[in-house]
Amino acid sequence: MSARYRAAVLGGGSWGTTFSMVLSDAGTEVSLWARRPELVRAVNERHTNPDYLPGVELPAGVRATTDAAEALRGADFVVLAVPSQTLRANLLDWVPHIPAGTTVVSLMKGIELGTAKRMSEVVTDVLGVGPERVATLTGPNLAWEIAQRQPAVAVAACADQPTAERLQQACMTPYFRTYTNTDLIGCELGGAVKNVIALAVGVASGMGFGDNAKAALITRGLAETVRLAVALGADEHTMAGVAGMGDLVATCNSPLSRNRTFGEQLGRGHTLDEVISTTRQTAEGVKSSESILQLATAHGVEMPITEAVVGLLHKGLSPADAMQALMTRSAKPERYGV
Ligand SMILES: NC(=O)C1=CN([C@@H]2O[C@H](COP(=O)(O)OP(=O)(O)OC[C@H]3O[C@@H](n4cnc5c(N)ncnc54)[C@H](O)[C@@H]3O)[C@@H](O)[C@H]2O)C=CC1
Ligand SMILES: O=C(CO)COP(=O)(O)O
Repeated sequence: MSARYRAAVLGGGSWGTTFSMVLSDAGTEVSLWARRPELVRAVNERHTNPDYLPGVELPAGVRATTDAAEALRGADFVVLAVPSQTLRANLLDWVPHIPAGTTVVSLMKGIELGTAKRMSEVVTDVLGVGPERVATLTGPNLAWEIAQRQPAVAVAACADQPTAERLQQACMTPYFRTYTNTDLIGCELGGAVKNVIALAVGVASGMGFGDNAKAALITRGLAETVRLAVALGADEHTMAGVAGMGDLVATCNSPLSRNRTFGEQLGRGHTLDEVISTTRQTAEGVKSSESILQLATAHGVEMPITEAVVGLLHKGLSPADAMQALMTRSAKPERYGV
């Protein structure tokens, strides 16, 4: 019997709520923080999150609160599930209540605008915790499928192997199989960059292109992800695993992906403002694409697909222009990695 841990999950959206269910099913005690009292009441009284997971029955062990101090009391793990661009401000509010010695786990797949920092770096900036206490949990984990307890794998990544193993134990269930990895940088980058590639795949699909175009974007997207990851100190093998190729394939193929769906709307000819106004949930790649391109430029890494996505989202390029820019690049040998 593994140790019984206590986790505070901060963020009651689709993944924070679903991961609370995984933790609870794994025997971990869960306190879920959400902003809205009516959502907290629905979780506590009806065991449901009607806004994000309609029709899903949550385990009775998932208890919710609007009080972050209450959620955080005695937590072995602080699990972060808010949008990447609000994390720094959220953490500043929560700092006084975060227990000493807790492990901070990011579920988030974005890069901060302006600083171009990974989520673990934002955590370190604000909380000053050491590398043995910052982790991520990532992989091909479309929330809706996991909320149905469909089989999935994930990776618990931390520079410190024993911490990764404790996180693995805290969220391992018969339907959710977690591996460990000490390459935190690679695992975080895999999760963030795949959202940008999924936007590109969505655009291609919205323009009416088929599986060849999709495969081209996935494979060349993986190649540019590896280049960036290696330049930032990651292990290139991470990108062949769950946090890299695994998440890329799931997200680029799934109609459940918010990033892919966002791109598809653009590819069909909707404007950025129109798509933003109809997207209620977090599509991290929209903002993170700029931070990722900033990282690539700073490290002299070529990321043509990311550049095309930034051009499309933020510089007025049309889908047709973006696709043409990719297809008319100079001829070169195929290379994977550096
Ligand atoms: N949904 C999924 O399938 C998966 C999502 N992720 C990642 O998890 C992270 C969270 O995503 P989701 O839960 O899916 O997003 P979501 O859009 O479903 O929920 C976001 C949550 O953050 C809250 N929120 C929004 N603005 C806030 C603010 N200023 N301060 C505090 N809370 C705020 C919302 O009320 C909501 O509860 C993202 O980084 C996403 O990439 C990772 C794996 C799977
Ligand atoms: O990260 C995810 C699946 O692993 C979810 O992707 P979206 O944010 O595009 O829905």
